[in-house]
Amino acid sequence: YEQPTSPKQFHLGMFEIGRPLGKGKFGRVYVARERTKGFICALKVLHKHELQQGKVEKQLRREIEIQSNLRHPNILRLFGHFHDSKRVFLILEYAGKGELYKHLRRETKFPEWKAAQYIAQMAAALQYLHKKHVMHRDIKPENILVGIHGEIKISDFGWSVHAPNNRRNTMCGTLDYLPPEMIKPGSSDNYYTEKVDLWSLGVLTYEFLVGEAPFEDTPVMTQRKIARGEMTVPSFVSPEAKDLIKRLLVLDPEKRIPLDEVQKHPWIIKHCVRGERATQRSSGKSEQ
Ligand SMILES: Cc1cc(Cn2cc(-c3c(Cl)cnc4nc(-c5cn(C)nc5C)[nH]c34)cn2)no1
Repeated sequence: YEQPTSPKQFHLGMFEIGRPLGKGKFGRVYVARERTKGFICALKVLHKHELQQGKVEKQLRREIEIQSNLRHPNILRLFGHFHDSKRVFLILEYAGKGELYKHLRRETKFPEWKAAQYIAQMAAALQYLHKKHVMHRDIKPENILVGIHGEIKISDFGWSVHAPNNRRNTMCGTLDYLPPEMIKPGSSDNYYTEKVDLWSLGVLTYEFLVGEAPFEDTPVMTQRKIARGEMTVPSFVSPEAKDLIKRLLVLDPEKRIPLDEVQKHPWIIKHCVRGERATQRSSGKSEQ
C-alpha cells in the first residue's frame, strides 16, 4: 500500500479497527485499516486520564515529536496522531511479525547469526538516532518489534530525549538495562549522553545470546552489579561475541566501543557480510 498522504487531520472514522495486537501500561494497540486507501497500520490507543495519573503527558508529547520526524528501516514509523475527549491515538507502522521479546521468550535465546544481524540493525538505527542527537534510553527487547521480512524496528520512544540530558528522570520498569551513569546517585556531573544506548546495546546482545540479562538479580543486587560492571559471560558464547559485549559494557561511557566500530566488529562481519554463505547460514542450510 502507498503510505498515507499526510492530511492535516486524522480522525477515528478514517479507520476500520481490527483485532487487539497488544497492551501496554496506558492503553492498547489494534491493527487498523485506513478506509480510503486500505493502508494497514497499528493504532495505539492511550487513555487521557491514565496518562494524567501517570504524569506522562510530557513524555508522550516528546515521543510524538521525536518519532514522527524519524525515517529509518529499523525504527517504527509514527505517521500521525489525533485525540478525542478521552483518548489519544497514535497511527503507527504495522510490524508484521510482532513483538521481539515474545520471539525471544519462545526461542529462549537466539543463534549467534540471528543475534548478530539484529545487533547490526540496532547499531544502524542507533547511529541514525545519535546523529540527530536523540538518545533512546530505553533499549530492551520489549521495545523492539519485528517487520514482515524479519527486520527489527525500535519502537516506544517514550523515554527518548535530546542529548545531553542533565535532568534525572525516575525510570520505571526493569533496572536491567540501566547504565551505571544513570543509577550512580549524586555523581557530580550527573548528566549522561547518548552513550547510555551503547551500554543497553551490550545488555541486549548478552540477553539475545544467553536468554537472560547480564545483571539480572534482586533490584538491590542488580544496581550493585551494574555499578561495578560485574557479570560473567557463559562459555557457550563465542569469543568474538563475548569481546563485543565486553567492549559495550564498559563503566566509563567514553570508553564504550562507538557504533561505527560495532558495525565493523569481527562478530558482526562474520554473520552479516552480504555473501551467499551468510544468507545460506541464516536459512540454516549450511553448517551452523
Ligand atoms: C499500549 C501499548 C502496547 C504496546 C506493545 N505493542 C506494540 C504492538 C505493535 C505495534 Cl506498536 C506495531 N505493529 C505490531 N504488530 C504486532 C503484531 C503482529 N503480529 C503478527 N502479532 C503482533 C502482536 N504488534 C504490533 C502491539 N503491542 N506498546 O504500547
